[in-house]
Amino acid sequence: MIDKVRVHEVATEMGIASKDVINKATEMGLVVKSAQSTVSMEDAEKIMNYIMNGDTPEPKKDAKKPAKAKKAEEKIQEIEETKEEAKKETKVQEKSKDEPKKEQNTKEEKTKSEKEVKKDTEVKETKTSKKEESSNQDEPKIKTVQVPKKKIGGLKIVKKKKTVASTSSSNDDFDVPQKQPKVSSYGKMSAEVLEELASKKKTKKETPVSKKDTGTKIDIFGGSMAEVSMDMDDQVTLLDLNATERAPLEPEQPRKPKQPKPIGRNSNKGKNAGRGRKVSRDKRKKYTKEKQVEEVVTHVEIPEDIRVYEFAEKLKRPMSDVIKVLFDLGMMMTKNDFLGSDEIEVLSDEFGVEVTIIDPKDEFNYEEDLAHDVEEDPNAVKRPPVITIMGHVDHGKTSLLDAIRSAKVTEGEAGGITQHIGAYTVEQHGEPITFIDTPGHAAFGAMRQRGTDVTDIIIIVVAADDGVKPQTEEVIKIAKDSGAPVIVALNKMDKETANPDLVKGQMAEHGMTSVDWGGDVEFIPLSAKTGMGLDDLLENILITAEVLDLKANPKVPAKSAVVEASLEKGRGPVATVIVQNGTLKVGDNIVCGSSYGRVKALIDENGKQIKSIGPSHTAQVAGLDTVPPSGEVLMAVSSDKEAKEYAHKRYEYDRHKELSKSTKSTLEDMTAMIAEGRLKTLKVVLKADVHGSLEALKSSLTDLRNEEVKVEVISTGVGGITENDVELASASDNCVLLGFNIRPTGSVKALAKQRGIEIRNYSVIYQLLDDVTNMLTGMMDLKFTEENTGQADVKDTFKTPKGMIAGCTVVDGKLIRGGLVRVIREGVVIFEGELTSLKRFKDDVEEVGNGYECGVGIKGYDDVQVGDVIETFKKVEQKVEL
Ligand SMILES: Nc1nc2c(ncn2[C@@H]2O[C@H](COP(=O)(O)OP(=O)(O)OP(=O)(O)O)[C@@H](O)[C@H]2O)c(=O)[nH]1
Repeated sequence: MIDKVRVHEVATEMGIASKDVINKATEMGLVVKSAQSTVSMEDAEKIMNYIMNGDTPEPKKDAKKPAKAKKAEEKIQEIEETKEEAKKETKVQEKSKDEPKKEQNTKEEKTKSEKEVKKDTEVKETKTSKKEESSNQDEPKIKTVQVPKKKIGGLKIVKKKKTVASTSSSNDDFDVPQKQPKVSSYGKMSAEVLEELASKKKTKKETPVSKKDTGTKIDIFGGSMAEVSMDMDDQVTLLDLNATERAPLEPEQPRKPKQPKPIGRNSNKGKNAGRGRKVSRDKRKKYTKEKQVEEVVTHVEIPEDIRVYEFAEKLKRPMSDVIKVLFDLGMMMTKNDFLGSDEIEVLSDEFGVEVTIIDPKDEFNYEEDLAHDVEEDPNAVKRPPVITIMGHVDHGKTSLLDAIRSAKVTEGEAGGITQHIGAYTVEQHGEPITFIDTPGHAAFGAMRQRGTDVTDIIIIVVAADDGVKPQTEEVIKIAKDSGAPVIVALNKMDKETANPDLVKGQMAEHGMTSVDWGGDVEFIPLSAKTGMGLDDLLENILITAEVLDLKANPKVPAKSAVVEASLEKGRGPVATVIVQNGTLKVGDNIVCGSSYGRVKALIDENGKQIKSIGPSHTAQVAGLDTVPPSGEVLMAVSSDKEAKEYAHKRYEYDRHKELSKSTKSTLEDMTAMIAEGRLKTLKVVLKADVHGSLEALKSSLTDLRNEEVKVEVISTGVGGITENDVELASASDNCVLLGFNIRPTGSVKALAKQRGIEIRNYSVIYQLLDDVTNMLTGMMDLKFTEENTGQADVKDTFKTPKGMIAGCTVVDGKLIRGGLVRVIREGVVIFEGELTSLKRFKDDVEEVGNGYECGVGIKGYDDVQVGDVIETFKKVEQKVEL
């Protein structure tokens, strides 16, 4: 049990300097020497009472000091708990029905009182009366109106009748240790905050009637605390950490003389310009400070992610007020911490501010601003379907895409040089079909992530000779989640080992049952190798599209999705897009995330320049200022200005988000970072063909560390390297992308090159580990050992225009040129540096052996003295090993 407290704890509790507490204690006749001195709880209370209220304590003859103190603390605990509960209940407005009536009434009154005071204060503030100003200007002690600000610590007299019997049981309940850290944590909050609080207290201290001055502060428990105390049968002096004084509010009203001042001053430029009164420099200072406090904010719009200091700025309140409120409610937060929804709710209640959480993305949501509702559009006409092909590695996605393309695209396109642009359109019986030509689900994932799902139909390729594999399962899940209709391409049917029924059975187990098995999924047997079944597939696509009744209006400004994008020599940023609605034309002003520009050229999959592309058609767009990410929405806007504005806002948002992210992680990982702070980290994004190797590699990589370097695997995954992996790697410093038994596709390679990310592919585990070990070794600091060559005694010194020369005799080993030198005086190294000259008589020499005399010049050191010892040495680089 703690029955003594240190002076500095009392000071911290009150938010004033320990010195002041010592002074006051001394005035009271207590012997307190330093901030570390201890006083009994009772004395602490007396001191605080004296400081807060100016009450000189009456000497008490009660011998049961500790018991009393204990009891007092116990009551604090009780009452604080009641207050906590009441606060919560008032804020959340959830009233527990089974609580005693008295308590409920108490709470209600608290809430009422709080609200009334808040209202009262707000009204007062807004109606700053000029009369008040003149009538109160001479009052020395002025408090600014700090709307529903919480009070600082005080004392509360709680009536109790019974003498405290030293009841051990109640003492057991008393949780002093819990309190102590609270106080000390508070002390650690921040110098800024404490200063602010201390200054407030100081002002109070100077005023004999300070208690009343604080009436501007709101006691959120109102008079209810008195009721709580009345329930008790005893009387103790409580250290009230949260409540303000019980002083009535009335006397405070005239105590707002300074309030009009800032307003008068504020309006200096216009009306009411301070009435020509001279304002001293100091007062002006006060004005500026108070003006800030007085601005009452009743409604704020804040983003979901907001830090404590940002919130305070929005409320135009000192950060310390916000931190204090949080602290009083048991939430230890620093200015950079992010507020959660609970904290925001609490703060909005405390400060009487209506908070609206806004989505900053609304600022640049061009997609929504310029959206055309195709469903409702009478001018919407049929558009071609957009297809994505997915499947397990080596099941034939690329082959199928190539087969369809070579079979269909080049027809009638004589002379056209086909090129990969990430998407292409083929025709089946004159009906266009667009394929997203990026095998795998990388682009699909990126688009879905950004909500730009252009895919109308998904084709899942399953090799008929291999069946459902892990990636097939993944793809099934993706397809199901997307809700897009699925057609299963049973590939490699030309193979003798093909077993379509086996595949159908496996697929049915995953909820994809073939139509001929009574399900609703079309299974098309085909061979990308021979071209067998391709027409069937295309026919089925058209039928499915027909059912989907896909529409778009080609007459509106274009909305399109980026399939892939890159920086191309001579053309700058180039994005392959699929138009979802409208028509994209050369010359259109466009915005695409944080990129913008004007369509300079549209190039189709045959490398031909075209003037425009309509719905579901695809082309490469040149003209953006930066390379947009896959999946971004590219839209035509009415002006260059509009495009620029959207892009700029988005850029700012992204930047802010990135900063927030880093701050967040910094805070979250603080402890780890402190522990690992000195470690240099090689970050790794690891992709492997199968889970087994992935796990083995991950654990081996994590084991590669010593006291200086380590590997941090920031992402792992089974399957090919995707653009996301590249983006992830490029977002972190010191990051490599490692692939095991996989290979990156063209677009990923291009992106990696563009982002400057190295992709290393391996097929042997120990080669991968060796390489990483070498990389880590390269990150380690070079280590050197010293090799002393010899020593010489300084016999004489000579001043020369080039500096001091020491005339020496070598007494051990040899002095060498080109090495480093050390001057030793009486066994102590007094200088270490470079040797500039080494001469025998007038000749420069490389070395001077034992017993010989020589002249030694030391770079930047002229203080060499007779009797010193000069030593030359070499630093030899050591091989560092992990
Ligand atoms: N016999 C036969 N072989 C095929 C067929 N389709 C693809 N292949 C072969 O299967 C192998 C893999 O084909 P890809 O098209 O590269 O498979 P993928 O799914 O794109 O593979 P990743 O790009 O690695 O994911 C290649 O050797 C193809 O020649 C087919 O219909 N019949």
